[in-house]
Amino acid sequence: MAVIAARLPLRPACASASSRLACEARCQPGVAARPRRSSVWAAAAHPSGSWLHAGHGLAPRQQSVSMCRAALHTSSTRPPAAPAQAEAEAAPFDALPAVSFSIIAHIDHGKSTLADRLLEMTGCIPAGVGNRQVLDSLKVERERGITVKSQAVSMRWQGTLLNLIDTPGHVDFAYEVSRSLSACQVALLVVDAAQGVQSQTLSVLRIARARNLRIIPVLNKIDLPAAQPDVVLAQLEDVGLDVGSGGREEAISVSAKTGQGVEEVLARLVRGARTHKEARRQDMRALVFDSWYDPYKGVVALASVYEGTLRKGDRIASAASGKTYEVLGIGVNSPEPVSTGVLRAGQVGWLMMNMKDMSEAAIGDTLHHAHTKVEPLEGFKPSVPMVYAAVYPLQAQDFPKLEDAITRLALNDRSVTVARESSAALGQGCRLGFLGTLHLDVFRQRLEDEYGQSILVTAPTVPFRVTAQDGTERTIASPAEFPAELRAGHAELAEPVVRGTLMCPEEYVGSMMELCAEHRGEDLSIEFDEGKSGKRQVRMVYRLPLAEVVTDFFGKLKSRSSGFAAFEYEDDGYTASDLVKLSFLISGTPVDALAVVLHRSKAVATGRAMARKLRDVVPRQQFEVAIQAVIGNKVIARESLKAFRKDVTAGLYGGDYTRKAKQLGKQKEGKKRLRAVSFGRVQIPQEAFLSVLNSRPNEGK
Ligand SMILES: Nc1nc2c(ncn2[C@@H]2O[C@H](COP(=O)(O)OP(=O)(O)OP(=O)(O)O)[C@@H](O)[C@H]2O)c(=O)[nH]1
Repeated sequence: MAVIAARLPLRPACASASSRLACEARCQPGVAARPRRSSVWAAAAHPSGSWLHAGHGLAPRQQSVSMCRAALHTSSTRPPAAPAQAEAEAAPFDALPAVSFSIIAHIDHGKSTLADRLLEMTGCIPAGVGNRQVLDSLKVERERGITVKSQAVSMRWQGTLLNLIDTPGHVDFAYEVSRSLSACQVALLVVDAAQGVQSQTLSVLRIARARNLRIIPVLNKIDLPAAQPDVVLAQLEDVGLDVGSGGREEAISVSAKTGQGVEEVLARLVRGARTHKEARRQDMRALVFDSWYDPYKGVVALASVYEGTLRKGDRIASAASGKTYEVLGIGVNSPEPVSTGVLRAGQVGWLMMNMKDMSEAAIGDTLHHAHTKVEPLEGFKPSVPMVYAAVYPLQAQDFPKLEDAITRLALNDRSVTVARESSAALGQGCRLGFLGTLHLDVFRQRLEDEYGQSILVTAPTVPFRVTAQDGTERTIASPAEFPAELRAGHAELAEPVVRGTLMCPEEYVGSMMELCAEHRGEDLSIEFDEGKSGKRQVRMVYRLPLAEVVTDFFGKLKSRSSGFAAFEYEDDGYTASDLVKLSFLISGTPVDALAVVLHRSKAVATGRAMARKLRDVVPRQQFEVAIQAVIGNKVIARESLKAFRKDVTAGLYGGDYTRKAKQLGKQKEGKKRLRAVSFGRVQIPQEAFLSVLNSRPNEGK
């Protein structure tokens, strides 16, 4: 009977230095030790029977034992399990029935907090340290309190293996959500009991249904005074879930913060576990759903084994490339990586192979034994960028380092597209494609946090399409690619549009219609729905240009509806549009990094706003600087930055007026000369660029 040791729970338990050292040495990944009395005790004392410190089978010193016991007891409020159950729980993990599940929800509804509680109750992490969000390991995730990357972790509960895949909540990370759900059988749909069903709740629900997952609705935050579980249950029924008592998708009320009701979630998951006996007899097929580069271990892939058994030392092949590899290491996360040497059907874990290059660990690829021929599993649709932005180093000579960092990060986040670009003002850079503006912002922060890059990011644009007279089409991802022939009417331009569904309580319908009209929305339908929740809800369908949605639309939607409106959208192709390129000249010299492509109706307001902003941030010179916003040859806005005027007459007391006039004349001459040498070479500091680029084009309204 092998019991696997996890390192994380050790630390608080083994406070004494010597025993901690001994324990840590023995608890290295890969150690599977024969249990002695202490492990039986641990399994009996903890209902999860999970890979806890005292479960590693090595008898710790008396002091550590009592401390471990204390840690184990505090990690769950449940009474000790019965002996028969304890035996089942101490079974090797790969013989256990398993279920893979994901937690899906609207942003901030409490996925990561619920994951923490589940990890605590199953003994993967010690309890009582408060809200840690163990799975949000990236710095950007902790700082912003959002999940960006999916994470996978395996837990034991009552003789069952529960594989949790935590997913991001924001619409920009829907790609990660759909990837993670491919590896699951169950989805815990978390809904904030105070906020109710939101736009992302609906879209993740749709993805989960499309993948035929069993849905368990979880009403979270029931500890909040504003919680209205009945209203939210009615909303869930309104979206077609059978959430009533005894219903197919009976909801569970929990407080992820206090732990109330979380045990019921575990019980429901256990009921859905399967032994995968049949699947384990088949040829091995595993789906790679994430991969990254670890500086110490090389390429690491996260895989979900659908059929068969995958062991360390096996020769495997990639269905996509046909290349073969040897499995050098294999294991699960609990939540620290634990080497198990094997992964069987129904299990999710990491594997290291002798891959030379990150690009070989293609996400969505199927791995199989090299000597077998299998049908590849259904992969993921490649993502299509919705927003583009260019990234430049602050110091031109740092470009090679920046490019290297971008390439590495893009391999970790496969939804980002990368192409080189250069600008006269900013030098060499990269044009990147993202799924939304939050995605862009998170990528920027990860470049800074994880790779120490100092960068400048240009204003986001959407992919416009140009159709030439001969019918050939091309996509323009940057204002620099805006076609000159357009002016002569030799090409047609189209912009991407979305079909957006906006839901809000009736009292906000006026302000929501106004908002959509401001953003060039075309109304398609409007429905009033009584709903079981008692409030009259309005459902409006609009066709909106994507360029309008990716900027400040969501912020305005939330603020004008006091957070009650929900909006979701789907791609609706392209529509012909009167687009123009708005450029900026400083002292007559074009500053290409500031150029934007936008609808003609927005050009004047945006041009004025950006010119004003430039006037505020460009440092004053010894001569007057003209800041102009132009479309083609036409100036649509102009701001002047007044020159510094040194008081050259300050030292003259009294005397003849001609002395003053002489000094002023000399100053005038000097300025003429200065302007001649500095013309077109106004030094604009990087901060000035940053503050202008950070102001979105639509803010000019
Ligand atoms: N009162 C209360 N607050 C909660 C509860 N669950 C989560 N929260 C709080 O809600 C906020 C958001 O929780 P997270 O767990 O980060 O939410 P999330 O859904 O993982 O967010 P993303 O990862 O960004 O999608 C945090 O401040 C939590 O402390 C709960 O049951 N009760």
